[in-house]
Amino acid sequence: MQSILTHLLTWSTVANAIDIVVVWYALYRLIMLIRGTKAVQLLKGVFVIAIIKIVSWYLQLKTVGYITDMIITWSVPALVIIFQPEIRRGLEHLGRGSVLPWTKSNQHVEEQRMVAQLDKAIQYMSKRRIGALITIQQNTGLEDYIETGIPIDADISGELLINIFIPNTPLHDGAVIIRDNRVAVAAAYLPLSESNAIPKELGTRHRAAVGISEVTDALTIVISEETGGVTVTNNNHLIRDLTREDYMKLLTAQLVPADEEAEQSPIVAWFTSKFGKGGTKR
Ligand SMILES: Nc1ncnc2c1ncn2[C@@H]1O[C@H](COP(=O)(O)OP(=O)(O)OP(=O)(O)O)[C@@H](O)[C@H]1O
Repeated sequence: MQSILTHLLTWSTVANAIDIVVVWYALYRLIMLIRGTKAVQLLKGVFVIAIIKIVSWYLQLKTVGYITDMIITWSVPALVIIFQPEIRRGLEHLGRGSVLPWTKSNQHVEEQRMVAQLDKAIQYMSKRRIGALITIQQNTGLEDYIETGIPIDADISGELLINIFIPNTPLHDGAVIIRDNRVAVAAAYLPLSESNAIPKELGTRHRAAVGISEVTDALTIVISEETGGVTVTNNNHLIRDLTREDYMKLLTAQLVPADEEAEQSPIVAWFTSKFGKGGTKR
């Protein structure tokens, strides 16, 4: 028995296991990152070319094989050029330590600061009934929606968020998108949900917040211009009329995750504990 165990636990077996886990984890992060972006379309293209290559090799189609070889050879530098901004951001992300566990505590300070600034803006705008729509990128890339907005690329501050949403100013219409703890863009267009479950009294601002939660894992905060009510959407859930205590708990749970809970969806746990399993799922 012991000899079987010793045989199984040779370094090469352990190395193979680590190899598989690392590759699957990297693939998982990549899929989460590109979900909901144009890169998915591109990936489908790569898949089609790979199939053509296999079929042409199997049927000995030399010209088709040559053309697919050329496409594959040239697509590598082409991909680097097309995705240069995403690659740069990914490497910056890595450097800032969102992947390395020993540098995470520093990042949490940034996230706590972000929640405090969001709180400042929410309180101010909610009291004065200033309509607002703020989407915070999580694992899914929001490139497609960021492209529709006006670039800001600034540190988050409550004052900046308030200023953006002051009515009748050039940036107030549309959504602010926050990426990597920075205000990426304002006046962005989000996809509108077609769900019949959204209460009729809620208009397009709320519909856009639900829409983005249907196609990505982003967390979105809505402040109603009509009532000043605070709503949060995430993973197809819409939670209305949150008190300050409620939204602070929710934002902290979702945006400043405890290390061991980082891969879970705290909003779903929070939602279930608050409203039970039969709560409002859009
Ligand atoms: N697809 C969209 N993407 C981003 N922002 C949008 C989108 N559709 C509407 N909005 C924003 O919502 C505003 C219109 O809000 P509307 O009054 O229809 O929504 P509402 O859900 O009833 O919210 P409120 O309670 O604030 O009135 C627009 O002026 C615009 O700023």
